Amino acid sequence: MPPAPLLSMTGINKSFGAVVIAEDLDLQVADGEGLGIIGPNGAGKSTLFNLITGDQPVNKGKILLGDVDITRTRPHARCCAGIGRSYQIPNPFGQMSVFENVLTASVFGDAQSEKAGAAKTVKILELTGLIGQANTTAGKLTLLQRKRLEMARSLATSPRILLLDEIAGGLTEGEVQALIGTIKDIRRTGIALVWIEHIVHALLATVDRLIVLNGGRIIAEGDPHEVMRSAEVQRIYMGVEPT
Ligand SMILES: Nc1ncnc2c1ncn2[C@@H]1O[C@H](COP(=O)(O)OP(=O)(O)OP(=O)(O)O)[C@@H](O)[C@H]1O
Repeated sequence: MPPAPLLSMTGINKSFGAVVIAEDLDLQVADGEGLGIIGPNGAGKSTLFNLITGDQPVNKGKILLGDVDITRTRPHARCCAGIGRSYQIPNPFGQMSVFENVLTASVFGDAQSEKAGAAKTVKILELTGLIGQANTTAGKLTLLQRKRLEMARSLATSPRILLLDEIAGGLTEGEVQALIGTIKDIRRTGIALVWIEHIVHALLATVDRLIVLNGGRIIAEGDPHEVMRSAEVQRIYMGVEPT
């Protein structure tokens, strides 16, 4: 029997009035797996993350982390249970240093003492390529560095699964490549990854499986390169008409 998934969403329904985000949606993520999610603008990708983190409630369905039912638990409890998340728009404590931002996440999101949290912060800043900016005020970082800090703050809460929401958006191609390298390093630590991204080649370089969301349903799923070759995905996602 295959091992139980790390994250399991079953029979999920969510809508905002007439806008359907999820319709009897099932989604599972294995321990250590890298999953990419694409879909047209407004398909409900960020809302899906909100359902996982508890920022938004599901209308119907069940969410398990391991064998624990987290469907109705509050966001901070889900964070402590092992769900880490980056937001599309980084929002660090702008007046605090990079080190203080990550330390705060470690102390309050992972119940670390300040001493243990500081040691952990150094490791995370090394992993995320920010050790050289440890004493820089967060508000003065470049966009790439802010994205790195967004990941570092999530990692400081010791997630079992990391949700990245369009972390590569707005970066130059060179910066995207640098970020891919860091995300591969993060994956090597064994954390499961779910990455929503419009920059498809970044996903193709990083994830094991790709799903395409549209109209509240998963319309394609599987090997990332095969999914991108599918005629339906090309039509819906890239507007390519069949010849
Ligand atoms: N709190 C809310 N109340 C009402 N409607 C909402 C709410 N949050 C999101 N929506 C609507 O749900 C739809 C999906 O939004 P969402 O941000 O999840 O899409 P997305 O796939 O992440 O889009 P993008 O790729 O542009 O980031 C949109 O039509 C949005 O306006």
